[in-house]
Amino acid sequence: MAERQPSSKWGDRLRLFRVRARVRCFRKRRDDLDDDLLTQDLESDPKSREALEAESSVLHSALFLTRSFFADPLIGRRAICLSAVSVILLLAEISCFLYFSKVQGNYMTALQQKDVDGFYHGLWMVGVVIMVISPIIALHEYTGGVLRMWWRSSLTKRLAKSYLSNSGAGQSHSLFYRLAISGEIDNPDQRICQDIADFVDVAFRLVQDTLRTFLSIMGFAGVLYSISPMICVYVVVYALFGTLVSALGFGPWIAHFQHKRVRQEADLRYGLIRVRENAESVAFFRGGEAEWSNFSDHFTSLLDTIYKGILVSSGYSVFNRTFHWATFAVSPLLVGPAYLRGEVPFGAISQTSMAFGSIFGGLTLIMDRIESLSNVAVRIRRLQALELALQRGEDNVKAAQLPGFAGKSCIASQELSASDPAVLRLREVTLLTPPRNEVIQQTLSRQLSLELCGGQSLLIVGESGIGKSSLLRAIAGLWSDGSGHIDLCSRDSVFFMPQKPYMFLGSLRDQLLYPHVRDSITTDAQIVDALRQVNLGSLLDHHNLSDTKDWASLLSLGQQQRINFARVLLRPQVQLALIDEGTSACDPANEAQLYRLLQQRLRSYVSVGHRPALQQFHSHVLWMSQAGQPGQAGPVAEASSAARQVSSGPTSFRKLTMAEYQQANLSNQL
Ligand SMILES: Nc1ncnc2c1ncn2[C@@H]1O[C@H](COP(=O)(O)OP(=O)(O)OP(=O)(O)O)[C@@H](O)[C@H]1O
Repeated sequence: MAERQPSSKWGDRLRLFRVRARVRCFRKRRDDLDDDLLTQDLESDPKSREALEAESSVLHSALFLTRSFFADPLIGRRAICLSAVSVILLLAEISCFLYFSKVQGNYMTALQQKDVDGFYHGLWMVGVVIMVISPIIALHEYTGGVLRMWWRSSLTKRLAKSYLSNSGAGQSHSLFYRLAISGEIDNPDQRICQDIADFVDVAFRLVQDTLRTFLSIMGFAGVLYSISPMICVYVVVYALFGTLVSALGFGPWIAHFQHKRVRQEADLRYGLIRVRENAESVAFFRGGEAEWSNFSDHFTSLLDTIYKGILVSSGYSVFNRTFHWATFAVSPLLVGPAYLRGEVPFGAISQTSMAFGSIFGGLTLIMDRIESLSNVAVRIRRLQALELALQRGEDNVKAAQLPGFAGKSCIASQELSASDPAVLRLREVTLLTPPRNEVIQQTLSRQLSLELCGGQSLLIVGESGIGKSSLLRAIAGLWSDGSGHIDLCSRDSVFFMPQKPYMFLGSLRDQLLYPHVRDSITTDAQIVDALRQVNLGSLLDHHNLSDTKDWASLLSLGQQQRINFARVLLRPQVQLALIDEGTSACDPANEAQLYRLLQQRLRSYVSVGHRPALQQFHSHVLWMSQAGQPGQAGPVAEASSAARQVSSGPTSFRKLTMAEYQQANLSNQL
């Protein structure tokens, strides 16, 4: 990919103007949730999204992140009070420091005039100032630390809660899932854990230093002005010159390489995380070499960026150091002649040096902190991108709940009443794949309608990649792009069983109770019984129910799938199970046993699977195929005049009774 260089001033202005227009447009759109067309347009336009994330001003985002802290209903008020205390302590510290410079000046003058009393009095005053200032500094540090901790806690809790929440009525709108499938945000975990910590730390110190600098400049400028107004003007001009040259000349380059470096480091780590997560597959493929070459390419690019960053930093350091050292000559040069002419006392030289150092240090703060500033700007952009993505997700959830939006612009979901004979009803469901950057959305089903009553079970079959699992995801509420209605019995009574079950980090008991790991009603005897029913009783020969182990790597996939079935047995409220190749890793005897248990235990279930043996455990079959391909769609039409054709479009559907299905002799196509 071409490397983005800092652009020209006019280019920047034009871009800024366009971005501001887009941000205004985005805010307006966000406020108009019921304007579904606009919301959809924004959602499906990756360019507007990227532009928004990358270019709405860093300052604006930083202010937003700060404002949200002080507006936090839990600790916002306390934070404001503590901030006020912190500022008062800072004022006290600076006042002491100003007084100290005066004491030092008097003491030096007394020394030069051989005034013994003045000298000892000066020394005594130095001791007093130190005794007063020390507890003030300690208290100021303490309040600063507590404020930083509160800020981090508020930001982390807010983003993590929004990221992990299951908002939305009916449909499951877990934002962590939506972000994962859309590929919109890389490494949200790193952003929540590390970027927030770095941002809060650097931003807090910057705010603190800026405030300290501002107050010091005001105080010491007064001191310098009282010695000589001209000296004061010289110092300010000198420091401003250095700040402008470094901020405009070096700043954009340092920020550019810093940004690139953070992104490349995240990519590098992500590659290694993927190897760890897929260690077995990589090892089977003997893919170490391929992974190493991939890692090596990424690492070389990272080193290249670091090297270019070093060149820029070196140039910046030369300028910065030279400029700083020059001040040692400039300070005496300014006040020395006045002392020699007898216009100022000797102590004014040390007082000027101190004031000069403070004002210069303050004005060159940006110069000194340019790397931290670039670093924090990168973190702010990443946090802002996450914040925007989460906000968009929440807005979409709200929009999906507006009357008229659900059903037309996204799949609506409703809970069926307990008296309804159906446990699942699909009405004219058109299902799309989720929006993803640079990927065109596919239509997986068009106008699909079907009904599953209590006591019925449905097997979904069809060629690989046709959309069987996706349909199950839509029924489970994970995917909702498209239109139509999916009504099903209460969400708590639906159990989703993926091909690779999730193994919780906890004990064997927790695995079986997941997600209700705090459930204290289910007894150990019931858990053991469930394990025995799914032929996992032998696990107890080697493990205790309370053993906390890495179950995902200890148990085979078939055993994990049986654990998932045992979970259903322990949840009496479950009425409908959605099984996505949930027995694919089990042997035929175990598979038959698991389905027999389901038939005894549940009202209904829907399975996706390829094995012909599954047919005997289902009352109905839904065959998904590409329309217009006679080899697949033809036999169904011929075989089942009784079966209702429920779709038109790219994919066709037939809901057949098992007898019709077998009569059509389609089993050989499974
Ligand atoms: N997260 C995703 N984002 C976008 N498209 C996806 C996503 N997951 C799957 N798809 C696409 O949706 C289509 C249907 O996938 P799905 O997993 O539903 O097929 P399937 O019929 O279950 O296949 P198989 O029998 O091989 O498991 C595929 O073309 C796939 O590329």
